[in-house]
Amino acid sequence: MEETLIIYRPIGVIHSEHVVAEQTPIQPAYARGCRGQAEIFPEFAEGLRDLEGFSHLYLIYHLHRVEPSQMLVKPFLQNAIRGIFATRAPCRPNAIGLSILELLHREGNVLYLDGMDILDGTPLLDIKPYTAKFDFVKTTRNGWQDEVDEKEARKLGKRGCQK
Ligand SMILES: C[S@@+](CC[C@H](N)C(=O)[O-])C[C@H]1O[C@@H](n2cnc3c(N)ncnc32)[C@H](O)[C@@H]1O
Repeated sequence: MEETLIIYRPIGVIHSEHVVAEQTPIQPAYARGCRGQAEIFPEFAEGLRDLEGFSHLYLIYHLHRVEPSQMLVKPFLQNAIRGIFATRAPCRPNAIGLSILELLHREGNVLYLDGMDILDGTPLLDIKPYTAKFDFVKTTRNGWQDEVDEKEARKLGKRGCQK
């Protein structure tokens, strides 16, 4: 198959207090109280209309400071080797990050968000509203994560976000 190169143009930039990858929380679930902003470039600002009705947003972004990709990784929360696609590790073939953040409020083209697990200066590719109507799944299998002690995960996963 012919290789296709896909180019995306950022719609904005993420501002957060995180500047060191190793001190950044590993997921929004462990970053409650860690706030930041998504600044949307003026040419896309009109597209923010009606967003305030949603409590949570998916941010889709380019992990611009990521290490080269690996197919097998040791997840942060477990001492075992797993396939990259069975983890949320950043060193993926396409460096796409996905976080569900709480929308606190909007001021013009700036979204104020809680639950930041994203480095400052990260290019933002897209925003989609999280809606329980489409996205909430009541019963799930959680793979190897069911082997991880949740109390320990919360303690470790917060890293620099000690709010
Ligand atoms: C485990 S990843 C999860 C990111 C996202 N919630 C996901 O599931 O795709 C979170 C880690 O990615 C790293 N990270 C965050 N922003 C990054 C960026 N712009 N470039 C490279 N690494 C980044 C930080 O070390 C952070 O702790």
